[in-house]
Amino acid sequence: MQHKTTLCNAMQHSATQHSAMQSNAVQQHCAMQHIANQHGAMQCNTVQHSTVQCKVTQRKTTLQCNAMQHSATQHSAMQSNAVQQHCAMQRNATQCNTAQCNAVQHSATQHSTVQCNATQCNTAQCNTKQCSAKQHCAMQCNIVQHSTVQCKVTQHKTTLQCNTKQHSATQHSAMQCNTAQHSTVQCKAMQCKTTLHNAVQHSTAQCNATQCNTAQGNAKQCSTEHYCNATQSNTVQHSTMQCKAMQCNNTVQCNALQHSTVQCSATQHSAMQSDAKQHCNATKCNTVQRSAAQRSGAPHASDRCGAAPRRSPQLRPLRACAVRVPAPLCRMRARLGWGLGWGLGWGLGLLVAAGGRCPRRVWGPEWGWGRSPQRDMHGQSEGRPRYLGQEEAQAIDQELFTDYKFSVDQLMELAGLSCATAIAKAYPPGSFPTSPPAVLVVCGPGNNGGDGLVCARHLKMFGYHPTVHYPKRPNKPLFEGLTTQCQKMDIPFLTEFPAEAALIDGLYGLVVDAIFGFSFKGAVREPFGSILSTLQSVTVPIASIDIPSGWDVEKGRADGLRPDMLISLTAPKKAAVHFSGRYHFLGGRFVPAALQEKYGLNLPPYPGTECILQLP
Ligand SMILES: NC(=O)C1=CN([C@@H]2O[C@H](COP(=O)(O)OP(=O)(O)OC[C@H]3O[C@@H](n4cnc5c(N)ncnc54)[C@H](O)[C@@H]3O)[C@@H](O)[C@H]2O)[C@H](O)CC1
Ligand SMILES: [K+]
Repeated sequence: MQHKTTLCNAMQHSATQHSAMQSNAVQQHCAMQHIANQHGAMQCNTVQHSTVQCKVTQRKTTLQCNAMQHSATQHSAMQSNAVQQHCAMQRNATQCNTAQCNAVQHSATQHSTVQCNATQCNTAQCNTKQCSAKQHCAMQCNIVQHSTVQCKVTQHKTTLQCNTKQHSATQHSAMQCNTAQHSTVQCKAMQCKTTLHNAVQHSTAQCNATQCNTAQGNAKQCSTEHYCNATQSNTVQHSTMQCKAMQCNNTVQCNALQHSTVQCSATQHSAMQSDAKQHCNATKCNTVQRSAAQRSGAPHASDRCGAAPRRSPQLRPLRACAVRVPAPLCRMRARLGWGLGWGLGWGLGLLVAAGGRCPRRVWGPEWGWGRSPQRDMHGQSEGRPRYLGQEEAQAIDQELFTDYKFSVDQLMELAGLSCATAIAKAYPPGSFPTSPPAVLVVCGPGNNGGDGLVCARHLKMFGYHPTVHYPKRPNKPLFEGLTTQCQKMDIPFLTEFPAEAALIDGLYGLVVDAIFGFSFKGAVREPFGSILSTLQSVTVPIASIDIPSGWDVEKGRADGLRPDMLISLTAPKKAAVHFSGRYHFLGGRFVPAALQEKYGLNLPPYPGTECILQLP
């Protein structure tokens, strides 16, 4: 016979049945269906056969019908052409889950016409109310429909035309939709090509919350206010693009976090530059508002802080807003030492810690640890450490791993902790223009990015509110673990980098640059090129880990980032001679003396138990 057992799946079965039905060859049909090797047991169980046969032959009672697949009502409906009921039956998930018509495609395809959204379109929920019978049948590609509707349309005459391949090829060719084409040609025609489903179909009207959470959903799909609901607004993309465009101005569309951060900054922040109160009220925009209020109420930076090259004083919350610390207070801090200054700094913020700067002083032994200023226990001088070339830095790194048997995790943890500690010294939470003290940590694809993740985690522990942007994540357990740790500590990850520097200025008091370290080479590739170009325009301080990203490791880059802080790990790299920010710290106190000796690092001694020290 035409049907091999393997080909006789539900679709074939239906097709066969219906072909038979349509040719009115009832006897032939019945005979065929009872041929065991044509029909697999599943598709052609007794009940089904009974059902179909009885249906075709004017079955008399519903008892003969398997309730699930061929209810008496459905078949009755089929026979009476009550297509609505038929369609309702076809929504059965089992039937819809064929290769050609899986639940997703099925829903998408069917409902493209009736504009059911994805939630409504799942098989369980999709009833005839949502998808009218006519549309549903016309477009749907499930088994029975093809048989009843499409085969009918193409006037199948023999069962030959309704096996799997033939069914598709022949039947659907009439509708320009064979198996493969079904999701492309036909559905495309319906604007429902699987891969374009989101982009095309839903860009029009069917953009529900789920779909809008995709990258596609942001810019294109969710272009109408209607779809900007709370879920959609959960991402920065939505906030920056969609919500921005829509000026999400109610709390339903934008949840509290977004509202107070991205959304407000997108639409209100710029307004706030000129008028802090115009667009923000306390409920809607507390973060930015506070920042704005501080800014607007603060004296001009030049009145207070002296020259602040490059950075806009109004948007320079940490560096420029501080009151210059009177010399006596600075001396007091020196006397008290950083240990106490640290405690006070946490509380007094601007006054004691770095926000209120003393004239630039190096944090050295005079501030707390009472050891010889000349030489440490290893006999190292406190002079300038040696600045390393790229290869040297990599060689030391390798030696730490191979000869000294450190693991990357270990050193990364210490490196990241150093960074967080240095940041906390220089920018205590109290010095932030925003409360809570929000920090954006931008992580790159290598170990420098890993340092950033560790740093973010420790910053969170220290009371900051870090947010991470980590666009290129290595598929390695180390980085996955670090990411999970951050996520489990409620550190948000931005899926898209804020496109405007002003957004960053409005949202964060500090940016941690953990994009590239000592292995960076050549021209910056995307997406980091765009990120770095945005970062070049931010006015909040940038703290670079190990190397200012984008800088040549040895030569630096005059037109690149200009971080306010550099935390050199192990030893400064040659590029650091070009660093002109306020804070240069050394971190990564893990280099054994012998290795220091071997490479002539000439590191200044770390004070006491500290993991960082400030370099001149
Ligand atoms: N011993 C130490 O001091 C330790 C320092 N640590 C940190 O690790 C980095 C160095 O890490 P590494 O993975 O070797 O390099 P990078 O982080 O710089 O990133 C390499 C990464 O970047 C890609 N890349 C390189 N050039 C470009 C470019 N032009 N455009 C785009 N992408 C680029 C490259 O493909 C890689 O994927 C060091 O600086 C410290 O921060 C350890 O954490 C602990 C030990
Ligand atoms: K960096």
